[in-house]
Amino acid sequence: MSAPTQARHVVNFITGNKNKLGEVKAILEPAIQVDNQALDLLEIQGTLEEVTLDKCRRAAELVQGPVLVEDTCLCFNALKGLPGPYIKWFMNSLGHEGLNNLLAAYEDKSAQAVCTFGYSAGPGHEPILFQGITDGKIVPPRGPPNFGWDAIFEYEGQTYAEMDKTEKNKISHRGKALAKLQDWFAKEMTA
Ligand SMILES: O=c1nc[nH]c2c1ncn2[C@H]1C[C@H](O)[C@@H](COP(=O)(O)OP(=O)(O)OP(=O)(O)O)O1
Ligand SMILES: [Mg+2]
Repeated sequence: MSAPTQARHVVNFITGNKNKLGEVKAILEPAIQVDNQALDLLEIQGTLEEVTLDKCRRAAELVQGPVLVEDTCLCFNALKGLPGPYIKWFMNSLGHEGLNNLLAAYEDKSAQAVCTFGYSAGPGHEPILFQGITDGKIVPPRGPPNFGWDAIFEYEGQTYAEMDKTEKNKISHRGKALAKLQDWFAKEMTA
């Protein structure tokens, strides 16, 4: 017998990042209710998928229940995908200007924003991954500096920071990944 439909409309999104939480709520609610626990999860080194799989397993163990986690990477093509999953530490240390300077020696300023969500039904349940990728390029900052590297990631002439939120969510790495998650949840509910 399947679980009550009600239970499938709620996810427990484990993140300490308020901006991520805001976007995920804006995209998923009201169809899927997004609860939040701001837990600091250890993040391993590895591929984008390995980082999210491990983060998701840890989160499920920690809360002893179903969880949603997400890891965001910013991959510079000239740097063979780096900083990738380590973007947080690069961003915190170097800032927008330093990130631009990393590409000074290269013609190619193209980058990929990659979002990988992991959903686990609980401890011992293998996480399911949903990934979204948006191609753009790294530019000197434009727009409000409110969310990470939004001001230096340009997509079709506008930086993420210059877009209004609904615009960003339509074309963003996070929006694309969540579209896959929504499809999966919709299928689960009719299965
Ligand atoms: O759409 C975005 N636009 C601009 N910047 C972004 C975006 N999404 C994540 N970011 C930043 C936050 C962090 O500096 C790094 C990802 O690191 P990441 O480990 O995934 O995020 P986090 O540690 O802040 O939150 P969490 O508790 O979910 O791990 O890129
Ligand atoms: Mg993190």
